[in-house]
Amino acid sequence: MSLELEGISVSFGGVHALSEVSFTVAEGQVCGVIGPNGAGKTTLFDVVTGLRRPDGGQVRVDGADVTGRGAVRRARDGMARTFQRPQVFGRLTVLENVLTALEWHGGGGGLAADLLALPTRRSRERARRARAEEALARCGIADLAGLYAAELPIGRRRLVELARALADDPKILLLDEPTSGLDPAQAEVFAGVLASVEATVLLVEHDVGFVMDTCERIVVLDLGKVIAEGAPAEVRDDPAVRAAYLG
Ligand SMILES: Nc1ncnc2c1ncn2[C@@H]1O[C@H](COP(=O)(O)OP(=O)(O)OP(=O)(O)O)[C@@H](O)[C@H]1O
Repeated sequence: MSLELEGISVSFGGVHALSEVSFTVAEGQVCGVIGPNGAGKTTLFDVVTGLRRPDGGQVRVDGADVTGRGAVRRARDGMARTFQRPQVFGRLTVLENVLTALEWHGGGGGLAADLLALPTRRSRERARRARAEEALARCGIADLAGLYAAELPIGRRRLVELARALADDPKILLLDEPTSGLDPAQAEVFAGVLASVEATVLLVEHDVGFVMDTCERIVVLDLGKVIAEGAPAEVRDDPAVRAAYLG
């Protein structure tokens, strides 16, 4: 699915967090958003995922206006995200964390449904478990399946969150600071996931080198405005980008 932003504006009091931000991520593309602190990256993410309604502008998915749809609806329509601070359920195991992403595919109906449809339910449960295990394997953390998420250091928690986002086969994947807290080996696993994922990906990242290496396209925000966009090499050589980063 393609993701299109047109004229997105958000203000907090007198602060223009985003001013007329427009860009498109083509289906299957991996697009990185970079920018100095306060550039508007998190606000942009919140608008795309439906956590914040913009003051103006439109978010479109495959041409359909989704600006008025909430975060849950967008998630059910195929949008998955990770957070700057990994949001995992500490008291669930790693496998259970990933299973939560698939919960809505089955279940419901209580005991009566259990008794009437036991075989179906069991096979659905097996299929969900297989999908969750596959997502863990893709993220290089299959061996952690039985551990409680609260026991894990931040890099691993981030990978659990990534596995949860991948498990439901998202059409659009939004990743907020995905490499923060990852060690080099974990960052490599993550880069491999990015290279193989079929979803359209938008990621916000502080590590500019990582974005240059892994994204096909980069959007640079500064003070709420798009100051450059294009292929990594074009963006790297852009004088406005250098000025924004060097201050
Ligand atoms: N809830 C809020 N209330 C008031 N101002 C806010 C709020 N959220 C963000 N801002 C302001 O909007 C601007 C953009 O913030 P945002 O967090 O989107 O930037 P960012 O690029 O994600 O920054 P960082 O890289 O530091 O996470 C900043 O000036 C910030 O202070």
